[in-house]
Amino acid sequence: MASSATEPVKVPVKVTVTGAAGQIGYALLFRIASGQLLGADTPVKLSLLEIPAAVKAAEGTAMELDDCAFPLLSGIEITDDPNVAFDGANVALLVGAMPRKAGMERGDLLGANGGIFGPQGKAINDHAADDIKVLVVGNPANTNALIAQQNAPDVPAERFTAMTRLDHNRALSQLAAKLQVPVTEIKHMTIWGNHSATQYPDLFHAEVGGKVAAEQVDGDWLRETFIPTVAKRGAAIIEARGASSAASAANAAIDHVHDWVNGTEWTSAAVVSDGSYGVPEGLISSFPVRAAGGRFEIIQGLEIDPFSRERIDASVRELAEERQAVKDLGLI
Ligand SMILES: NC(=O)C1=CN([C@@H]2O[C@H](COP(=O)(O)OP(=O)(O)OC[C@H]3O[C@@H](n4cnc5c(N)ncnc54)[C@H](O)[C@@H]3O)[C@@H](O)[C@H]2O)C=CC1
Ligand SMILES: O=C([O-])CC(=O)C(=O)O
Repeated sequence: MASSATEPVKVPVKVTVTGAAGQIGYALLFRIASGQLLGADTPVKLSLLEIPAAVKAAEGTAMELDDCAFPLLSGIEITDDPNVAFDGANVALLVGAMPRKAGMERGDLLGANGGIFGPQGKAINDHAADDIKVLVVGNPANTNALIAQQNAPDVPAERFTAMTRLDHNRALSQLAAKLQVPVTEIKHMTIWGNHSATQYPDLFHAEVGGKVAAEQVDGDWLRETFIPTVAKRGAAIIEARGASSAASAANAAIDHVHDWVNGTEWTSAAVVSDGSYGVPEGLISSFPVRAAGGRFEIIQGLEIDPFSRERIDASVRELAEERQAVKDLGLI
């Protein structure tokens, strides 16, 4: 239906998705095009970046997107050139990277994947729109985000984020099942640190029914079951499916960007540290964040007990080691 003269016509938001022909891409693109990323009144233009060998597969996905006749989808472009893919991009979802196989840690992917994120960071720096927001999903996500950010000196550092929302959602789900409450009863869940087995899902600030979650579960369950189940869930999915999480990862990417754009009181996201909570400045580490006006802000003033301090420090140490490793590789 044509808009009337009095209705403002919204300019489509350009959303660039890398790794568009991969399994997360397939679970993600249809949800973006249907309005779940940016809202039901925001038209989107999709830009799909793939390696040359996978461009044809991305074209096939684009044909399926066409076949959905999504009212909000104003166009699709497909390219193997990052300079084209990020040209004028408002939102960039950096998914394209190799997934790990059983027996690997995500950090083992740095050698294979790290090299992808420097050129993409540079292309974002040179071509993206002024309001660009970047979410890195490809593993190891925090350090890949750091590589992209360091290669984009003209873009405000705060626009580069990495995904720990899947860990956050896993933590909500595990706690809700344990306490037999709906996930909506849980407030102030937080993932700290790296999207890796060292991550720290924190129940000392989470609340259920207005009371501290850690006080509603026994300490053994918290230490021996909850933390490792959340932290090693990615490996458990690989073991069960024979492939790494895809639909749940796409869902978390939608949640992350949706909340970044539309605002939230409290979630978890890996953002550039300003030194808060003793996390060295510049590392891209997961924190409790709120979002307002299109900006994430680290929630301040939380008291950190000694158990949590030790866990946060261990994960942050790993991030510092990964930063050193990519420096040694000449990636930043
Ligand atoms: N942060 C998180 O919570 C999660 C991260 N992941 C990570 O997301 C990444 C993607 O996972 P899947 O979609 O399952 O992998 P996949 O192998 O199914 O798809 C990856 C796609 O990326 C493409 N690609 C590779 N290099 C590229 C480049 N330079 N530019 C553009 N595209 C490129 C490949 O051609 C492939 O189509 C993996 O690194 C995986 O470990 C997965 C789940 C959760
Ligand atoms: O575990 C993996 O390799 C994929 C991933 O990041 C996750 O599922 O959290």
